[in-house]
Amino acid sequence: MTKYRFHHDPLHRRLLEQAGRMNGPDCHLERLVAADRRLDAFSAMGGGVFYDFSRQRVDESVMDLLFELTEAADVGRQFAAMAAGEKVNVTENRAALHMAARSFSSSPAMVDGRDAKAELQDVLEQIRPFSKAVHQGEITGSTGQAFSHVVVVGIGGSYLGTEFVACALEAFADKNLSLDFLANVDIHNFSSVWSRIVPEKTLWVVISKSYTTVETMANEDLIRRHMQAVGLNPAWHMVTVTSKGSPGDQGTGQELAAFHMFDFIGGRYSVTSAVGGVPLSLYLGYERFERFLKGAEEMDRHALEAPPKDNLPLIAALIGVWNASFLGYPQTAIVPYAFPLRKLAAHIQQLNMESNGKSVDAAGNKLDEPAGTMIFGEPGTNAQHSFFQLAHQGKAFPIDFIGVLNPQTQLDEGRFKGVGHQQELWANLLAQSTALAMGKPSDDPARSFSGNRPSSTIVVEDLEPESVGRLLAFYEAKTIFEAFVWGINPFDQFGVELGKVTAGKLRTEMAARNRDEAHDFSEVDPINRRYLQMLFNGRLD
Ligand SMILES: O=P(O)(O)OC[C@H]1O[C@](O)(CO)[C@@H](O)[C@@H]1O
Repeated sequence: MTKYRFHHDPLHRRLLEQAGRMNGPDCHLERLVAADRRLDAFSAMGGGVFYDFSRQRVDESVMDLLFELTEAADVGRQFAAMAAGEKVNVTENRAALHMAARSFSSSPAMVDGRDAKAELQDVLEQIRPFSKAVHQGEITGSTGQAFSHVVVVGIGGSYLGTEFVACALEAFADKNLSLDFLANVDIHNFSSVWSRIVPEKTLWVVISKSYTTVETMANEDLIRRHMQAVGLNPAWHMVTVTSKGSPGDQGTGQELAAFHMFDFIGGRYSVTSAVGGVPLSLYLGYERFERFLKGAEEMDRHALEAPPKDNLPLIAALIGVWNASFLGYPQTAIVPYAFPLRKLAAHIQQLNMESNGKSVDAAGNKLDEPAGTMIFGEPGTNAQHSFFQLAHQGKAFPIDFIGVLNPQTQLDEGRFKGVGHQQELWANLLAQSTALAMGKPSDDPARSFSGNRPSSTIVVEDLEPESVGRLLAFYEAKTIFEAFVWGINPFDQFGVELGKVTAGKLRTEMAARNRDEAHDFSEVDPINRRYLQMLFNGRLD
């Protein structure tokens, strides 16, 4: 069997031909959505989610070819192999077992002779009593005061997923405990956090799989300095979440607690491991974190078991590849019509772009064109007042609308113009996806709407912890299915290394100047030399 290569598969040419047809006047979305039973035929329900792709620029011929592509790329087998613990991260010779972190079934997940699931369960059993002891004031800071502030110290996957979930479930949070994020090495991030916390009552959760990420290590060092400066022993205000054997694993032996993460879960897939487990159990209570895990598990089971034509994340992935590689849309926006989901796009940005922003396939063959999609987004209705002008009359881009039927709050919504706030929100969500698809001609070109702008609508019944877990797992599976169709490895991220190495060289020059004022940056290229001079002079001239 010849090795699958996305751009060389016969289906690729046939799909390009379909894209040409789809760009013709007979296939304007206004016509596609008018077809009989359009929504029934172009929607799916599963894993506690409703997925409507009736306003995507596809018809049955396109979908049939995309499902054939699923077979050609052997997507189902690869996804099952990943779930079984095979080393699908071929460039790093690692498994990708983020789903094992929320699997409550008894079946093991063996990796190199170890049961990964048992190791993950052990960490959960460590988190549960720890978070309870902090809530009950049995574990306190070094002055005996209960903790009232938790600060996550981490960057990328070591905080983005947690920030998304914490924001989504803020309504359920323990009001006696605030949660902040110290990710950026920019001193303004630290100063902002430091201004809001009470050091004696603060627990710093240092999260770094490698324990070598400079931003996180610099912040950890700064925390220790400032805690010591106010007479506190930082070790009694710090827990670590890191991989076994990392520089942080030994710890100082004094940390309040040390929790493990593992090399078989990548950072951007780690929010259901201790990376999210420690801060979210402190902020929301362990039981709600577990409910979040159960929602994710429900979508995992759907992604693993549903046949392709009923499989929500697989369908979404096929449409993602169709839009990016055949209809030529380089971006996709994620627009949740739900204020609690306002941090979702930032997490999916890393999840999807760090996974699929690749130019070679898993076998090392250069792709004819890079894989991946640029992700951005803001919640609706806000997005209507920022980038929807371009969405309607500028360069078209697909949108994932996300709707929630029942809000978290029972507050009186009033009846402005005869409707409550949630109804007003939905009127806008449906209006936007409709207007983008249908358009509206006008004799005045400035007031003409071309329409034919694709979108999907993803609906959950509520924003309980389970639903947030479902959405998370939906986007993780979608990302991975997309990668398997493109034939790439979604689990490595070598693209982040060059910047780090280059920063290291400049850091060395700066440190030399800090030691010796006569150091003149003569070894630095002229452009960067000018910037170093501006920085050390504090002046533009
Ligand atoms: O958890 P660590 O090792 O500090 O890495 C932080 C982040 O940096 C990256 O390695 C690169 O962005 C991410 O994959 C990861 O989530």
